[in-house]
Amino acid sequence: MNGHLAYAQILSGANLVKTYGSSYALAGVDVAIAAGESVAIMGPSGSGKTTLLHCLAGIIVPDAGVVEFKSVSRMVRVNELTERDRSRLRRESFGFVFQQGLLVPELTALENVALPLMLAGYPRAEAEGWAMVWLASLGLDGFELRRIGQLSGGQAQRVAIARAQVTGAAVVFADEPTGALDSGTGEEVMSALLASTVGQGRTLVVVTHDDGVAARCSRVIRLRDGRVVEDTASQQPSFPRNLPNGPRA
Ligand SMILES: Nc1ncnc2c1ncn2[C@@H]1O[C@H](COP(=O)(O)OP(=O)(O)OP(=O)(O)O)[C@@H](O)[C@H]1O
Repeated sequence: MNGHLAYAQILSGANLVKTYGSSYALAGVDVAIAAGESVAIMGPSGSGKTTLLHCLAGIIVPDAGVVEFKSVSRMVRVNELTERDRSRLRRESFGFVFQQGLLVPELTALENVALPLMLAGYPRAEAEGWAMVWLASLGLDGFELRRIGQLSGGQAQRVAIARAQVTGAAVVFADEPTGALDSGTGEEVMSALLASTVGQGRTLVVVTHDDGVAARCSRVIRLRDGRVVEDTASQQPSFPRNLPNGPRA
């Protein structure tokens, strides 16, 4: 048995196909991701990385194939959900970090992080309380009342990481999260992203061109022309490396 299956599988795509016109963005991709993994999706420009991330996250629906998300309480076929239910799944179970944080510039760091909770119906005081906790955990205490334009690129990206997770995301999807940052700041942001996700038992799927980012993930999936050409999961030892005592029975 592959060592990764020692953890409960949380997300999978089976035989995913996505075409645009006559060209294949995904030409039959299989991927099964276990809870607690950090998975880097790499490959040349146009190889299908973002398309794969968007299919797994329910942002787009593949033309063929099955996407399944399993949580403690349920299993859903993401590709069979209505647009409304996919949107709800994304809000409730997933978090997103993009190259540019897509934060609201008119709002403070605190308001940006509290916003998803307020949209989910939490009273403002409670939402801001949780936002404070998240900002502090990402090393941003003292910056709560700054507007986004008054933060450095790395600080703003850490606000985006907090916002992505404040509602309790089980899986965080990141698309080039360090792409707009210099290498030192990118490393800091990647540390913050890893610590706040897999460091807490959550799952991270990250599209990247950066070998340094990929090297810090537990697994690398490499695409070319819409197909998986390498998946380091198949090269792993028979139990996950971060479980020194091996899988528990
Ligand atoms: N909405 C779209 N309409 C038409 N073609 C698209 C669309 N989205 C993606 N494609 C095409 O699908 C292929 C895969 O795109 P995708 O964005 O997944 O690649 P990528 O590996 O993430 O590339 P990059 O590293 O440049 O971001 C490309 O040929 C792209 O042009």
